[in-house]
Order: sequence, then structure tokens, then C-alpha cells
Amino acid sequence: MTNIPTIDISPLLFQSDEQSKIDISKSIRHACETVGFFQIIGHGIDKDLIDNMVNEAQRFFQQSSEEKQDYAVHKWNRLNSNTYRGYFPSSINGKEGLDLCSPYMNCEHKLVKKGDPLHELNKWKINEILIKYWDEMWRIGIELLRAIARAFDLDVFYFDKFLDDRSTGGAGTISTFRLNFYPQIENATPVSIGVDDGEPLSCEEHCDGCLFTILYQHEIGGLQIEIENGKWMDVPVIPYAFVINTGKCLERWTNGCLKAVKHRVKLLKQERLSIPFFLEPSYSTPIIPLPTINCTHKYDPITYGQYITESNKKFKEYQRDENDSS
Ligand SMILES: O=C(O)CCC(=O)C(=O)O
Ligand SMILES: [Fe+2]
Repeated sequence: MTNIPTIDISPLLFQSDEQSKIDISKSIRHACETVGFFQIIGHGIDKDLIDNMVNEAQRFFQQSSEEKQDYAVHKWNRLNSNTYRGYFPSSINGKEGLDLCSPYMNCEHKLVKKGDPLHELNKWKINEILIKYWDEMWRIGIELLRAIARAFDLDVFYFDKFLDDRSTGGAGTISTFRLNFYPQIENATPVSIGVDDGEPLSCEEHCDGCLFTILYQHEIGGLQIEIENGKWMDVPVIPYAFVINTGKCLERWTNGCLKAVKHRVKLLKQERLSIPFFLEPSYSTPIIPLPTINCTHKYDPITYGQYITESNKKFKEYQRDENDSS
């Protein structure tokens, strides 16, 4: 029977012998090759910081609709020019959300200055809590990728240079930090229905486009993953654990060895908060199967910027054409 492994990653983060790091790295690779999901404990993130982050998210969503409109992308607020980062209301797919960029983006970079969507800056004030939380997501994300590098016999720092290119004149990572809120709506219409089992959903079936997603589901479950042929499994809530899943870009970078698995959120009778951090490399990162993968390449080379622009078109929350009625 499939289960979602829980991996204690403390040996990766804290002083430990090389063999323990290799063992954990192999478990992570195995989880990504099979289930595509795992939960991490032993990550060393302060529980108070997680609680404070939840409070920040609630503070954002508890504002009035008019106040939230200030942060909305152009489609919902014609006074704002941002089309990618910002607030999207629940009318789009049942959940409302706020997409934030790195607080460390190189603001002098030409793509930022030109207003490239993937390089849009934050309007919501990034306070100390958000910065600390971002730093923790980044620390965990880098260690997960170092584990993958180890498990693929690469230099352990192989991915580091692709994640942050500021030292070579780039803008930095284009990772997205998202706050998701699923309001409780009386007789809500599901955003879609499970293709195989008719389950009413508040987040449609999809795969993430990034390298890894590091998700905090606050107290209330509802996230499900596809385990085989249209069978879905609940991702249990483990207090203060993070749910990790492989994104499509890492699947591509590993020539399909690691699997990006479909997931969705059930329509619940109670409100729900989730906080995903989509770990992404910098814009011009070439996504070409890793040098230690010797079999025939299944994918053409592409830069991350091109890849994610194409991939985002599939997501309802990013369908922001003027003519789109949702
Ligand atoms: O809310 C969740 O648990 C998952 C959300 C999700 O899959 C996403 O935002 O990509
Ligand atoms: Fe997702």
C-alpha cells in the first residue's frame, strides 16, 4: 500500500556523519521517484515562527475585500500594473491567495525595471516575520536540493548556483511564496469535480511547476494526492511538519526520474489556510537533464523563465486575459 513517508531531515541540517546524510538523501530521492510527496520533520523551524506566519496570513485575509483589492493583480484592479505577483480573489477558483516574490530580488535588474511579470515586486509589506519565514523556506529548499545532488552523485552544491544568480548580475530566484485561504461558503460551488471519483474540489487537480513545493497545511487537512489510476489519498496533517512535493521542473531536470504528482484540495465545510513556498531557480537557469543521467534525454533544453511562463498558463489563477470571464 502506498504511504506518504515522513522523513526526519535533521541529519542534513545539523552536524552529522556523511553516511547519515547520504542515507537521508537516498530516502528523499526514493520518495520523489515513487510517491512524489513526503513530509519533513526535524527541520528546525521554530514553532513560534510558524504560528506567527499563520497569524500574518490571517491578518492579510481578514482585511475587507476593498483593502485586499489594493494588492490585487491588474485583472481585478485596473489601477495596478502587476499581472503575476499579488492578490487573487476567491472568485477565480474558490480559494483566494497572495503571491509574493523574494524580499531579496535585485531591484536594479533590467527585468525588474522593465516590469517583467516573473520579476514583479511585492506590494504587501514584507515584515520581519515574513523575511524570517522566507529565510527558513530557503534554507530547507537548498538542503533538499543538496540531498538530490548527493543522491544523483553530483557535487553537493550543484544546484546552489542556479538558485541565486545575483552574484553574476542576475535578479535572484523567482521563487514564489504563496498564502492560500479557502473561505467557508454556504452551498459553495466546487471549482471542479474529481475526474475519476466525482469528489467536489476547492483546488483543481494539478501538478506544481517548480522544483519543490514546501507546504504548511494549518490544522485542517483536505489535500489529496493521486496514488495510482485515479485513486486519491489524504495527506494527513502532522503538526508543524511540512509537506514536500516534486514539481514539474525538477521532474524535467532529472529526465523524469523524480515524479511530479497530481494533487488537489477537497471542498470542505470549514475554512482552511495553507502556505506553500514554491522553490524555483533564477530566470535564466538552463533546465537540461543532470550530467550524471546517461540515458536518452526526454526533454529539450529550456530556460526556467521560458518553462514557467508556459507552465503557468494551465493554472486558473494565472489565466488573466482581459477576455477571461472568471
Ligand atoms: O492548499 C493546499 O494544500 C495545496 C495548494 C496547492 O496545491 C497550490 O497552491 O499549488
Ligand atoms: Fe499545488
